Amino acid sequence: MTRTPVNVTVTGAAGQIGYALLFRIASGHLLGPDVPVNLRLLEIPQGVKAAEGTAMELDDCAFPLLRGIEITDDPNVAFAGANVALLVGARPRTKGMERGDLLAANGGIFKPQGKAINDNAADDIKVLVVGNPANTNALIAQAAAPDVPAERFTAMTRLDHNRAISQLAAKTGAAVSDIKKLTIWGNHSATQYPDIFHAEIAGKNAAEVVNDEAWLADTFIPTVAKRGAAIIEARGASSAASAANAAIDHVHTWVNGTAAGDWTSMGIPSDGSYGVPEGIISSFPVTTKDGTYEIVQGLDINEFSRARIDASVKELTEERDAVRELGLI
Ligand SMILES: NC(=O)c1ccc[n+]([C@@H]2O[C@H](COP(=O)([O-])OP(=O)(O)OC[C@H]3O[C@@H](n4cnc5c(N)ncnc54)[C@H](O)[C@@H]3O)[C@@H](O)[C@H]2O)c1
Ligand SMILES: O=C(O)C[C@H](O)C(=O)O
Repeated sequence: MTRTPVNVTVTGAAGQIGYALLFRIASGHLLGPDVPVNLRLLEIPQGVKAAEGTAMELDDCAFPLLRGIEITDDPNVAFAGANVALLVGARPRTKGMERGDLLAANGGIFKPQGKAINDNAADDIKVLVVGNPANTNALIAQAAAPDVPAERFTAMTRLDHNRAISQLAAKTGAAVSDIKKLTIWGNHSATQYPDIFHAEIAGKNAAEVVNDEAWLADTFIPTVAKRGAAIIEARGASSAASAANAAIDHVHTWVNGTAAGDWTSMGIPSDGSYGVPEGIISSFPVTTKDGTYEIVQGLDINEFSRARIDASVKELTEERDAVRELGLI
């Protein structure tokens, strides 16, 4: 059976995450081994030549699922008919830059991209924002796309989710595949809260298996939350292959569903669940099915978790207020 190719737009295609991401999309890891794709690569004019080089390499792989590659510096072209958009390109924080400057610089990227998605993307568009500050960049893009259902704009906390699983597996000696129902709450930043109180290790409650609140507070949470900075310190560059892998996982799970008895973490527009103010893009535990997601409801949030969720959500509301003041939403 021949399937219609899915149009996948990647921004920042010539960057280091782009380089780790594009080959996996083209080989079928994003959407599935039987789903053909057209790639649309968006770069700034200075990045177009490098993106063309990557496209030459993609050609040289002769991927059976890759039906076409278009490279452009025009967001309206890049998002035309897009079914999936991975917004990776962003303005990094540079020396002496205040948080407000960073938000303003990224507003200049994500506001026009949101508008271009609004005006040009396919009706079933799904957006994942990877570029930092990912949650608030997603909010800016979503606000600029009033004709697209708000829930289609998501931010990546899957890397944090994967990091937390790996740390928990190392601590307990469990296999990664035995760990389920872990949650990242809040912002993709150092305030994020990786929650193991509802997680399971081979069917047993993870917090009970660990039974060490000091390790949780003083080792696990800071290790996961500051892992991005630790990678930068060690590698001299921010995470790229693991970030690309998480982007693949995020979209694959969104499209293909979570396994029975498990959930994942996604940054999504809050509906007010768990006391998170409606509208901000915060990470929640979600299950996915048939291309849609739902927040896992009814979890009992203990005092330890409540304080940490509230702290991260407070940071998100401050970021929202800052971009509102800048007229970006
Ligand atoms: N959410 C997460 O878990 C996570 C993890 C790792 C990295 N990140 C973030 O992802 C982003 C990209 O990281 P990277 O290592 O690939 O950076 P990079 O600097 O290697 O690449 C970024 C690319 O984006 C391009 N770009 C800049 N503005 C653009 C625009 N307006 N339109 C299209 N392209 C544009 C640049 O030319 C560059 O090629 C950064 O913001 C980084 O902090 C997020
Ligand atoms: O790019 C960064 O600042 C770090 C990145 O978000 C990460 O979590 O690895």
